[in-house]
Amino acid sequence: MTEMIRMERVHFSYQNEKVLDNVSLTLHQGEFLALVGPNGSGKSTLIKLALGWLKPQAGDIQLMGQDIRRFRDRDKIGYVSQKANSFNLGFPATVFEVVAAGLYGKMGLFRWMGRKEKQKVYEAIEQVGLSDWAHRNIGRLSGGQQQRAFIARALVSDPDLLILDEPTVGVDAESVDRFYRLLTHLHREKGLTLLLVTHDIGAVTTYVDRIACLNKRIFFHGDPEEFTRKQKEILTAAYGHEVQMIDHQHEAKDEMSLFVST
Ligand SMILES: Nc1ncnc2c1ncn2[C@@H]1O[C@H](COP(=O)(O)OP(=O)(O)OP(=O)(O)O)[C@@H](O)[C@H]1O
Repeated sequence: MTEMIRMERVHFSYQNEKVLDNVSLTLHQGEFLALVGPNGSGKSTLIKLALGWLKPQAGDIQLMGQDIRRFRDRDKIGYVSQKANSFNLGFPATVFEVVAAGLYGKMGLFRWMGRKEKQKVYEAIEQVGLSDWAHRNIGRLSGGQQQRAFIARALVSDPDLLILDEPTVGVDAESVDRFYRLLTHLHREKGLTLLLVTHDIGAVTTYVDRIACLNKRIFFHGDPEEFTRKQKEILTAAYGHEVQMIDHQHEAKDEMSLFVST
């Protein structure tokens, strides 16, 4: 089975703060992996290393069988950040324009969009169920709809691997359910490999086929059944205290302020 991401004995520090300590993790083609761990445990850092935005001080990273330093197929990897924070929602752009921006890397910013490209954009918008909103300003959509628009933007270049960093933060419970259904569809029907960073441990075990628990080092990497059986020990070890599962309605509400302010 092809390895989409392979990290071996990776060490990473910001200045003097050690964030990842001897982390080895493999994501195979076709897997749906959830990466969980407490705040500040290094999840986003691990993602940034996998995307090549940060370089490890030690260890090896391979993407799709190639050393990350020589990896050139960037558009095979789609990325959805914690929220649309990389995008100014006040900016007057339609869903179509936001999604089309996902193609610019491939075709160059100033090249005119041909019929084929436009069709790709509409297909990506349809995949996430936003066809009726394609020409609506992104700022006028709900949080859940915006989130789906950003997923469409990541999908438009036909990636083989989609990485999502806490995309459900601040999204209402109904949109979270819809989001998981969309990911399950992309995973099962389209064969997309998925890496999802989330705090939503309760819900995620239902949907994913692998879970990794990180806090500087990997405390668990295995299937959800084993994780559920050993959950108490794993989470107590990784979080340093017992963890109470909260349903996502609570979580979404509690984290609403985070969504707005960061
Ligand atoms: N650019 C940076 N410079 C210095 N320290 C950083 C930087 N980014 C993150 N850190 C620190 O590294 C540690 C890991 O951060 P990271 O964002 O990877 O964790 P996380 O697991 O994604 O957290 P959260 O769940 O809260 O988003 C934290 O202590 C954080 O403060």
